[in-house]
Amino acid sequence: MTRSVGRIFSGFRCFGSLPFGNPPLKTQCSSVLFRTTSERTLMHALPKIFGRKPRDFSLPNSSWGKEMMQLYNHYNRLSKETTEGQEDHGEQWTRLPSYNRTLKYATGGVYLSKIIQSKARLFTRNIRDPGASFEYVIFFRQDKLKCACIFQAGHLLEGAPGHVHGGAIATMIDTITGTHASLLSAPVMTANLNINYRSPIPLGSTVLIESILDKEDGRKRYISCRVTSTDGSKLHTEATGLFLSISVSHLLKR
Ligand SMILES: CCCCCCCCCC(=O)SCCNC(=O)CCNC(=O)[C@H](O)C(C)(C)COP(=O)(O)OP(=O)(O)OC[C@H]1O[C@@H](n2cnc3c(N)ncnc32)[C@H](O)[C@@H]1OP(=O)(O)O
Repeated sequence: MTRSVGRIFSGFRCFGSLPFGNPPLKTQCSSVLFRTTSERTLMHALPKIFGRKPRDFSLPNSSWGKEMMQLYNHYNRLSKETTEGQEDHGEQWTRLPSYNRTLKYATGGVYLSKIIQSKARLFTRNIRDPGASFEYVIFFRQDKLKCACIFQAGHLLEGAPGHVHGGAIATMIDTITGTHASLLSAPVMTANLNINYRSPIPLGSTVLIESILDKEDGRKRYISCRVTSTDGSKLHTEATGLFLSISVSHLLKR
């Protein structure tokens, strides 16, 4: 049992990790994340046994507005194919695919997802109606340890009339900063989130959420984040987060 959980753990790490930090995982992860085009990223890691291709929620759908599409196309153009041995020139972003069953679709995660909760679905990806809630795509820039997320807030996320709920904004901040931290050392859990709401976000609008790594200290990753209008001129929200890398056994504690 301990050995099989150990094997799953390494697969789980690989799912969320980019090729730095842990040398033994470097080759494994780079073949998954960087030898493929942005459209095929990670899909090659999925075992064939799943049969039906899981939906990648980070790809455009009919609900995406003009601003969302413009920014998506902008980052996508900067997410060119990188093959092994080839040098990157300029900005190089990687689109992160997004599934509603993250654990199941991680390498070896199908086993863990059964132990933990087979009906579990990722909170931000469980409303099927396109455009109704969280429409977002995250891009990662490895050389700068930076994430950029384009987020379009749907009508089900209302808080103050006509504006996005603070909890929904916090959810997105946790998602981006948590994803960022897990790219550095998965699995992680949020230990602390500090949020300053500076100006309300109109419901239906598209915003840019950018995160950077401030500091690493042992198991701790300090990530900060800003939510702005898509042209960066208006600041909506600022946040800092502390993430602690954990062992899989931490998730199995009841
Ligand atoms: C692919 C899709 C990805 C989607 C991403 C979504 C990301 C979403 C992530 C989440 O939302 S996770 C859910 C919300 N978080 C939790 O439920 C976490 C609940 N808390 C815990 O499980 C534990 O408290 C925690 C894992 C955070 C820490 O427990 P540990 O036993 O591993 O650590 P410990 O308490 O021994 O503390 C280790 C160090 O961290 C420090 N620390 C822990 N919690 C802290 C805190 N809250 N603030 C500041 N420092 C903290 C602590 O002081 C200590 O510092 P030193 O090493 O310097 O002594």
